[in-house]
Amino acid sequence: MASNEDKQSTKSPPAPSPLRTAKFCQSNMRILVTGGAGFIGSHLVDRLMQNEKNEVIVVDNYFTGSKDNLRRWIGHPRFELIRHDVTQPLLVEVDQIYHLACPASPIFYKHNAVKTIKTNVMGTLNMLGLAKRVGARILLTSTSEVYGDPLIHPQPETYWGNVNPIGVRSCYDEGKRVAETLMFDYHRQHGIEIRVARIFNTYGPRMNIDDGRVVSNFIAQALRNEPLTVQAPGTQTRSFCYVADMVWEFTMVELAETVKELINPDVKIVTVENTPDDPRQRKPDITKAKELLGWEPKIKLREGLPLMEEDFRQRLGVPKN
Ligand SMILES: NC(=O)c1ccc[n+]([C@@H]2O[C@H](COP(=O)([O-])OP(=O)(O)OC[C@H]3O[C@@H](n4cnc5c(N)ncnc54)[C@H](O)[C@@H]3O)[C@@H](O)[C@H]2O)c1
Ligand SMILES: O=C(O)[C@H]1O[C@H](OP(=O)(O)OP(=O)(O)OC[C@H]2O[C@@H](n3ccc(=O)[nH]c3=O)[C@H](O)[C@@H]2O)[C@H](O)[C@@H](O)[C@@H]1O
Repeated sequence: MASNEDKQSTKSPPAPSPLRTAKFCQSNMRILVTGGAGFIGSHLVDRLMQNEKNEVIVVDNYFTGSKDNLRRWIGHPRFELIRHDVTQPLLVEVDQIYHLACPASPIFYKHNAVKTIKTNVMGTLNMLGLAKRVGARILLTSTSEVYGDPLIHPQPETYWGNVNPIGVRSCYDEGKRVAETLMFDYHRQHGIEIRVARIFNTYGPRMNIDDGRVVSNFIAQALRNEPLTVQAPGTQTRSFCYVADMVWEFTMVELAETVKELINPDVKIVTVENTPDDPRQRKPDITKAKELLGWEPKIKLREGLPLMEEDFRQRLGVPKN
């Protein structure tokens, strides 16, 4: 977690929107969530909507998200949903911005690489411009991919990464690196209050069933009785984070074996070809998050996978025997 406390700003932040204190303003906090129809965004909206003082505006272009993820809130008086692409400017009056809009699964972000860069760069510029105009605090969901194929393990916030600038993943990882730079430059130059969260492989209910990421692939394959496709060599590691949490580091082979054991003992595990630039190991150093935010993981992989299994069973129509 990198925060603006790391670097002292030379400018004071812009004045908050007068709407925040206006008499006709019913709620205390108006919050914009970009990408709020996606997997993490919709869980965040659920959390924000629990506070009756919050009014939530979601903007999403539905590239990888869906209205279905927000169905419980559509029509709610404190909730608003706008079809909008963040590469275009947006004029709304808000107090806080959670900027998540960006395809996250490699198959989706590689699908239209130039659009992914535009979303990261122009989208983040637009949201920072908005934050500056209305004096809102802004959080960017960055990624462990900013470390590339890391040479330092586990990765602390101070590590600068080992990233291929011209590879097929660069639209995403370099895009997020520029987005982080923009955040810190707007902070230093304009005094914007910023937060940057470098999220590591998160899984849970509401992921797209055919999302292409490893946990959703393995669970959907186990439920469809298809072989679990471990991309070679299978010893590459990730630290999986339940949608509100973090767990231990696993190799892909270990993950496949856990899914097989928990979900479908009859399913086969096969090794398939990998994609270029796949990071060989990845694990966050969470010391700072523990010290500063008191944050630490609670849900273990063996507890989180069954919660996701239940959601996938319902959506795939595969009852439990
Ligand atoms: N899930 C993870 O493991 C993970 C890890 C690191 C970082 N992140 C980051 O968290 C955020 C959310 O990821 P997710 O897993 O929920 O992915 P997701 O694909 O489910 O959600 C992304 C949302 O952004 C929307 N979107 C994409 N491009 C847009 C655009 N140009 N304009 C408006 N909306 C747009 C999509 O339609 C979708 O609803 C992303 O910024 C991602 O980079 C996720
Ligand atoms: O979560 C993160 O921090 C970032 O990285 C992930 O990218 P990646 O780690 O490559 O995620 P997956 O596509 O789920 O792959 C994880 C590992 O599983 C392997 N894999 C994937 C799919 C599959 O069917 N089988 C398989 O073995 C891949 O080779 C890779 O080593 C996410 O997709 C990004 O959204 C995110 O920003």
